[in-house]
Amino acid sequence: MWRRVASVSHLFSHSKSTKFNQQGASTFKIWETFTSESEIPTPSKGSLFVTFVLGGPGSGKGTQCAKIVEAFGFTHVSAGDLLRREIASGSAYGSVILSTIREGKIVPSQVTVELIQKEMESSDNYKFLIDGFPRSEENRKAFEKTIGAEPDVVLFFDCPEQEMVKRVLNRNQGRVDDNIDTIKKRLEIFDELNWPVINYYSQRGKLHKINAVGTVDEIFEKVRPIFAPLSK
Ligand SMILES: Nc1ncnc2c1ncn2[C@@H]1O[C@H](COP(=O)(O)OP(=O)(O)O)[C@@H](O)[C@H]1O
Ligand SMILES: Nc1ccn([C@@H]2O[C@H](COP(=O)(O)OP(=O)(O)O)[C@@H](O)[C@H]2O)c(=O)n1
Ligand SMILES: [Mg+2]
Repeated sequence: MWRRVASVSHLFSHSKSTKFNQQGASTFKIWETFTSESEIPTPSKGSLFVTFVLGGPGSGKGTQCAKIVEAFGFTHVSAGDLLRREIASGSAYGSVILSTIREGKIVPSQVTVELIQKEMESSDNYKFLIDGFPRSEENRKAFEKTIGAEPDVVLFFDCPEQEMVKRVLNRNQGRVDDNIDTIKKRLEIFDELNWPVINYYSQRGKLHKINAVGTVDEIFEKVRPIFAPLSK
């Protein structure tokens, strides 16, 4: 059973990240050969399991996260939702976050990582889906530094731009960034800042690239085997 502790960094230092720090080379080797379901190591119950969920705007990250939560009992931590909640709460950072989101830019990592950290600390779960994060190398390094951990799995929902634009314009959630001007900017930022992160995890053998075109259920059937060892 996962124990709630005072700080996430403390929590990470007693979990899987310790394994990474002490046995980095051999642990990475496991993930480099991570090509089929049978080669996925079964995480021990109670040890922290972090999944980063990447993909452009409208690629279906949030939709697939809901399915993963239902099937595998993860806690869903959406960076965008946390930032929107911060705006709604009237926090001191609210107006800066709002203008950053409206411009399709990336909020400074310190703000986002702090919100993610608080969310993780307030959960008793040990399996986390961090959705829409890291969106830049700055995000990635800030998480590593503050939380002191690496993700166990990185999902990347690969979707053509035209399809992403269509989905975002039909999303209908009243978001300030779901308009054609902001989407264009978000796609530019995605190309510039997110690809280095995707390449980083690809080189480390952690990336699971999933073709995000198809029905929600078809896509989930490609996601399911990745987490199958967790349900054992
Ligand atoms: N496979 C799919 N096919 C068509 N529409 C989808 C699919 N997956 C999600 N959507 C819809 O596209 C929009 C964006 O999905 P969402 O999960 O919010 O993406 P993201 O979190 O990556 O921006 C939503 O309106 C959602 O209902
Ligand atoms: N790591 C993150 C995630 C989101 N954001 C901001 O929040 C916006 C919405 O993020 P989101 O993840 O909810 O967007 P979708 O990809 O789900 O459409 C982004 O365009 C950024 O402006 C950020 O600055 N840093
Ligand atoms: Mg989303």
